[in-house]
Amino acid sequence: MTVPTAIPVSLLTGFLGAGKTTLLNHLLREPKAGRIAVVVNEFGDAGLDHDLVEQAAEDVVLMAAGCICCSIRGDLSRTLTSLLARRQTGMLDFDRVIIETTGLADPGPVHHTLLVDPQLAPHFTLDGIITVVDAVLGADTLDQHSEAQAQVAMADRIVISKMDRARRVDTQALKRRLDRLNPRATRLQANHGAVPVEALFHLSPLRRETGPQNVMDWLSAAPLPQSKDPLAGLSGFSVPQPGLTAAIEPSSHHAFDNRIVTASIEIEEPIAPGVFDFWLETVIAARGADMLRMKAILHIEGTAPPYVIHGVQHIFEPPVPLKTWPHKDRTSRVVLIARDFSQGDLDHCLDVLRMRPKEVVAEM
Ligand SMILES: Nc1nc2c(ncn2[C@@H]2O[C@H](COP(=O)(O)OP(=O)(O)OP(=O)(O)O)[C@@H](O)[C@H]2O)c(=O)[nH]1
Repeated sequence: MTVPTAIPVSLLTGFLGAGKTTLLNHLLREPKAGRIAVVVNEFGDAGLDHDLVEQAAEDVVLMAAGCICCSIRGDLSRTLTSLLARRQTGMLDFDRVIIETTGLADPGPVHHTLLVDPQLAPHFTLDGIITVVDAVLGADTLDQHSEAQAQVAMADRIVISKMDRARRVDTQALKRRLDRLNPRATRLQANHGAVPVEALFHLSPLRRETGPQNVMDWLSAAPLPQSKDPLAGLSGFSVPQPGLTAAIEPSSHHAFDNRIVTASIEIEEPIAPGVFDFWLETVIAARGADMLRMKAILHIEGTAPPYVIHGVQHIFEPPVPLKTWPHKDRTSRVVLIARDFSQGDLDHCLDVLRMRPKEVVAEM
C-alpha cells in the first residue's frame, strides 16, 4: 500500500502592501511552480484581494474577512479540508498550496494550525514561510509593527521587494535590521515579484533549525523602540511552555490592533472624473503616513475599463487598467487600512467618494 505524501503548504506573508500578491502572481505565471491552489485571506469587507490574484480563478479560495490570527483556526482547517476533498474526488488538481495571509497576520497561529490540527496534519506539511519585505518602507515598518517583526523572525526565506525603488541607504538599514531579526533565512531580491521559483519551495529542511527559542532570541535582540516588551502581541512566544506545540500556542493578540482600522466602500454609480484624484491628493497630503494600505477597483465616469489602484502609505502606483470587470456589475470598491483613525473618520473619508465634484471641494 502506498502512503499518500503530504501536500506542501507555503505560507506567504509580509506587511501590508509589501508585495505578496505581486510575488504570487509571478509564481502563478511560472510553469516550473507546478499546479498551485491559493488560499487568500482578506482584510476588508469589499473582498478585493481575490480579484487581484491572477490566472487561478477556480483554484483561488477566499477565506473569511478579518485578521487571519483571529479567524484562522476554524477557517483554515475547513478551507484546507475542502480543498483536499475536492482534490480526492478529482474536482481540483494541485501539487501544492500557497496561503497568502493578510499583511497584519502573525504567522504563528497558521503554523500552529498546520502542525496540530488532526484533520490537517496527516495530509498537509508546511513547506516554508516566505516573508516579503518592502525595500523602501520595510525598516520603518519593522520599527513600528510587531506583526512585521514576527513575520520576519519566522521566515525561512525573505524576499526583499521593490529593489527598483530603493536607495542604497534604505537597503543597508533594512539589511542590518533583518540580520538581527532573522540571521537564518536566506534573502532574495525581487523586482515586481520576479524571483527564481526554486528558491521559494522545498524549504522544510531549513525548518529544523527554527525552534521557538530561536525566534525568541532574534526578537529579543531587536525590540520595538517604543515597546518595553519586545514580544508583546506576538504569537505566544512570550509564554514558552513545555513542548513545541504548547510553545507556539497563540496567547495574545496584536499589540497595535487598536491603532489599526479598516473601512471599505462599494459605489454602484461611476465616480465623477477628478473626484478620486482630488480625494487621493488630499488624503495623502493630510495623512499619507497613516494610510497603511489602499486598494481600489474603480469605475470612473466616461471610461470603459476598470482601474486598479494600489497605495502603500504615501506611495501610490499609477492606475492600471484591467482587461475586464471581475464581476458582472461595475461597482467600484475601495478598501482602506489606516493607523490612528477613528472608525467614523475613516468611513467618512470614504463616503466623500460618493460626492459630486463641487461637494468634494467644499467637504475636503
Ligand atoms: N516598484 C515596485 N512596485 C512593486 C513591487 N512589488 C510590488 N509592487 C507594488 O506594490 C503595491 C503592493 O503590492 P501587492 O503585491 O499588492 O502587495 P501585498 O503585500 O499583496 O498587499 P496586501 O495584500 O494589501 O498586504 C502594488 O502597487 C505593486 O504593484 C516591486 O518590486 N517594485
